[in-house]
Amino acid sequence: MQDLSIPEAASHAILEAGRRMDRFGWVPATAGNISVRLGPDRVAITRSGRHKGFLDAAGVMQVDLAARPLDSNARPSAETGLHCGIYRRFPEAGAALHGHSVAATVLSRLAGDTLTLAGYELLKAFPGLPTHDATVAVPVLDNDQDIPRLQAEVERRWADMAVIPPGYLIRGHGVYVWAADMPAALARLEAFEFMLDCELALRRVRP
Ligand SMILES: CSC[C@@H](O)[C@@H](O)C(=O)COP(=O)(O)O
Ligand SMILES: [Zn+2]
Repeated sequence: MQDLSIPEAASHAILEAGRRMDRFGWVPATAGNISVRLGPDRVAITRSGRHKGFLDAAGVMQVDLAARPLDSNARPSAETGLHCGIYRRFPEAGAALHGHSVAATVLSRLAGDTLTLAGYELLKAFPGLPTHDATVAVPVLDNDQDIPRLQAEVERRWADMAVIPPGYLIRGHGVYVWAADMPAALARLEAFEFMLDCELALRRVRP
């Protein structure tokens, strides 16, 4: 019999992250999903269709790294396969966040295959960038309701990159970001969203 209880710290981190993302307006309606790695083959993730600003402990469940729910009575996030893809590819990833901000949604529609962020002080929130004098090419993927197919496309894009930034955009949909733990993932998402807001503002004055 598997232990389906979520450790208090992981559940608390997910609930708090949902509230914070909601305060910023990044998870409208039931948008967004949030996860924490629990162990080598365990992930705690939000259940599908819950408002991420009003989650309670029952809104979080466990899946394995193949995105299979450990509790057959509960439905994990529709995008569980993308979270598990992150944990499979990056052993150092401990938390992953997905939101639907206006900036991520609009900019991903305007961009091609990548969105370039350059010259921002906040680029230092990304790993290995000690200066603003840097350029990050954020992958932009076409949206797809077929999550295994979308994850396969994400992996194809990663395979082509010498340095993989800890995030990507899905066109007309939103953003994924990950980091070693939840505080770091939230900080990274905040920095990322700040730069996306700046890019959107720039496009208004320099169309
Ligand atoms: C409100 S529709 C958004 C969903 O289709 C999806 O993109 C999303 O982010 C939330 O899905 P969920 O299954 O609740 O994790
Ligand atoms: Zn989504």
